[in-house]
Amino acid sequence: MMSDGPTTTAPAAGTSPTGPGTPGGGERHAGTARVKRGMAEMLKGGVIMDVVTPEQARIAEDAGAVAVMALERVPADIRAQGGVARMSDPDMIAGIIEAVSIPVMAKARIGHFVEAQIIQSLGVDYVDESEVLTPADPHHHIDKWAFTVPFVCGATNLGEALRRISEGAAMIRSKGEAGTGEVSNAVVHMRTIRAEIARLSALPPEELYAAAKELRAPVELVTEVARLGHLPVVLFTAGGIATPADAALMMQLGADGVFVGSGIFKSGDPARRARAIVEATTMYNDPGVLAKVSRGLGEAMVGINVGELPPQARFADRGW
Ligand SMILES: O=C(CO)[C@H](O)[C@H](O)COP(=O)(O)O
Repeated sequence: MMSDGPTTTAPAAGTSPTGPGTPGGGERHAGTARVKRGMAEMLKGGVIMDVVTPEQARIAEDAGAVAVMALERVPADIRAQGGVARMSDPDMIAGIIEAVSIPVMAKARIGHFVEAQIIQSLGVDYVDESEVLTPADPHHHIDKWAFTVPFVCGATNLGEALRRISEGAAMIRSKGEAGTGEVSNAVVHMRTIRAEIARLSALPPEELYAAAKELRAPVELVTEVARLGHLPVVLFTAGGIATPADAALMMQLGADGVFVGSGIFKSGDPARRARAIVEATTMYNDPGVLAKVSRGLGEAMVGINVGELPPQARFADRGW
């Protein structure tokens, strides 16, 4: 599914007014919050796969991915090769859009609103303002209300998720530690976000003001989450998911869906592993199916233990 492309030109960051109707921001331009969030709802229960070429995008679609994410290099290669990681070549993104019929997402650097404008102009379905790329702005994330295209952003805790939603994100993914093939940080971030939501829901209304201050998030949004018992947008998981069992673990912990990057295309048999992860994400509560799809998958990505990463190598600490 390719969007019709942008119907408005993104204004310069910070120039758009705040409109009514949405906590922490407003419904502006052609892409309303309801439409943007609804697009993400349609991906629930599915797997979104990182791809760097049209061939990989076709493998992902054939395996049952609900969307693909175009990026320059998968996170494991970004770690291994180092250097500055930027948005993909527009030719590559256009080639991926041509190659598949499922939604196409593409990554922009944190705070790099011009990369996001370019990606929007290509007609992608979603922009990921991603910590996996080298951040462009150490102080400001993109004003996502200024765009027609919806955005997904990463978060390690509830406050971070709410700050991204207040900036206009229409989908949140727990960050995990991308490119490691190690699921522990994804687990910690998902458990943290869900525990913090449960705590909010148990608070009396008069304590939500102090909670908002602690979370550094707008009180209207905090009150909405306390009332709903979940985020007002879908909560996917990402970073370090490398096996069907990892994907099912994250679904059982409450994820609405799964992003997988390095775990598929750095494995011995990407097509087979991709199919197995899709099946495990759908049948996450059925150990018999999980055992079946986990058999004979060939080599998993080698991976890195998150505990051995030096602080400067942690992608999850990028963003605030
Ligand atoms: O950044 C992402 C989501 O936007 C990647 O899809 C995800 O984090 C990939 O991580 P990994 O390579 O560990 O699967």
